[in-house]
Amino acid sequence: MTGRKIVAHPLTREGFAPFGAVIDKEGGESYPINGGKARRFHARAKTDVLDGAVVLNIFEGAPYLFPLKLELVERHPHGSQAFMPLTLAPFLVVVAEDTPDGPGEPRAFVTHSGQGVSYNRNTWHGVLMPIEEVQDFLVVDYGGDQKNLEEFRFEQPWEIHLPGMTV
Ligand SMILES: NC(=O)N[C@@H](O)C(=O)O
Ligand code: NI
Repeated sequence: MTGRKIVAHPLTREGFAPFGAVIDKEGGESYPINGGKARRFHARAKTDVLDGAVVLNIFEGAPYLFPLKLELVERHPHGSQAFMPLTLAPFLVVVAEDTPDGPGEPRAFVTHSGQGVSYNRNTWHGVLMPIEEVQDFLVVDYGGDQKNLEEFRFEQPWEIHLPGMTV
């Protein structure tokens, strides 16, 4: 592959903060509820929709091979989009800042088991990309009749490598 190379990094709240929120039990405030029989962990992921409703669905994603050829990113002008895995395998998260010429250089992150993400509304991101196995996700995003998908195809693909890959 001759695309421009990007190496994915472990997902962190700080690294992902410009693009949305990391959903996991670590790094946020938590406190006991229900008389101590449960604990509430705050991820601070905000849902945000315009001209529609917030809906919850299940996505079943097939795994991708690496190094991955990233040719396209997308964004949703009418809603944030959250992906919470229903199994403990990692998945790849790709985001890019917006520039006057479209998305900038993508940033790639690998989740650790049990982490999810919420993309802010209108944030450039790669599609759902499991790494090792078919994976189900709870997805929280926009439901309505507005066109909610904008795609950007890179003139030259990016080559995404997982951390520790030798090639
Ligand atoms: N198309 C669709 O619902 N999924 C994408 O938005 C995605 O981010 O995977
Ligand atoms: Ni999306």
